Amino acid sequence: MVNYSSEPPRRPDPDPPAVRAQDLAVVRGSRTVLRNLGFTVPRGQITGLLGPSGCGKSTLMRAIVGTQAKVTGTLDVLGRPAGHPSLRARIGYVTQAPSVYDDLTVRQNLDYFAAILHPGRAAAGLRRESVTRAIADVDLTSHADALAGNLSGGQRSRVSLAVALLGTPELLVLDEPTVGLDPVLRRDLWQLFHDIAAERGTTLLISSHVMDEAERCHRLLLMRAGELLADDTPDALRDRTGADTVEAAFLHLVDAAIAAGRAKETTS
Ligand SMILES: Nc1ncnc2c1ncn2[C@@H]1O[C@H](COP(=O)(O)OP(=O)(O)OP(=O)(O)O)[C@@H](O)[C@H]1O
Repeated sequence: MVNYSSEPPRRPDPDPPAVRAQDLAVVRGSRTVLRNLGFTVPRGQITGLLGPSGCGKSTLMRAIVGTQAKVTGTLDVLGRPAGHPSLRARIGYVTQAPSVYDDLTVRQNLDYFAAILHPGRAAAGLRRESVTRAIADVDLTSHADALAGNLSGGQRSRVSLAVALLGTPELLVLDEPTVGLDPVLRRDLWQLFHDIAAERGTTLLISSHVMDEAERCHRLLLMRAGELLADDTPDALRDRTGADTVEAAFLHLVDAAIAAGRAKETTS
């Protein structure tokens, strides 16, 4: 992705954030679905990307991992422009649809992706080790030889997550990883996300439209209708709005944005 501004090239930041966006916009079809986004995702933390269905969370994630067309503005990921080939091995991305082969076992699924990531005979030991570790990370060791097609929805999601963990990515982008899971599995997955951030220093960007999950994040990006309503910690958001929960804070910010929009209409 390109920096479209006319400013001179910036000097490389020795310690860049995981993601830095400025004046970011995305057009899909004939619609501008993201506009005027500016934010920073710090490293080593869990940042939640929250907002109602259709507000643009998946589009923003696709832009960050470099698979979205018609992106303008500045979008740097791990110090490089989003989509740069050198970022491929440094980012793990899990889409909403689990990308697993039903006719392969859990281990065979992982072996397949490990062979793409670490090809060649010389890497056989590394492949075996990384597959075994990724299966253990998502707590599927006892199901390693089960066919993916025979797993539950939550287990299949965890196979997808294991695939993303194979390359020990610095940035893990997870699009609604807990959707449709029962409360126990959701809790366990969030524990795993926190372990990954704390033990490996991995940055996690996790989208959700379930506001109670916001409370589990270190930082939040709150979105509505393609725009950013807030970029803050859950505590700061609650304090700033006088709300008891992030959900109430979000609703407060939505009402304020609607009121500001109306005031602008009447004065123009
Ligand atoms: N191919 C497309 N052409 C035009 N508009 C699109 C296309 N795909 C998505 N959109 C629109 O872009 C907007 C953002 O969609 P996106 O999938 O990013 O939202 P989301 O917040 O991830 O939603 P959800 O939580 O339901 O997955 C939506 O209004 C959607 O209708």
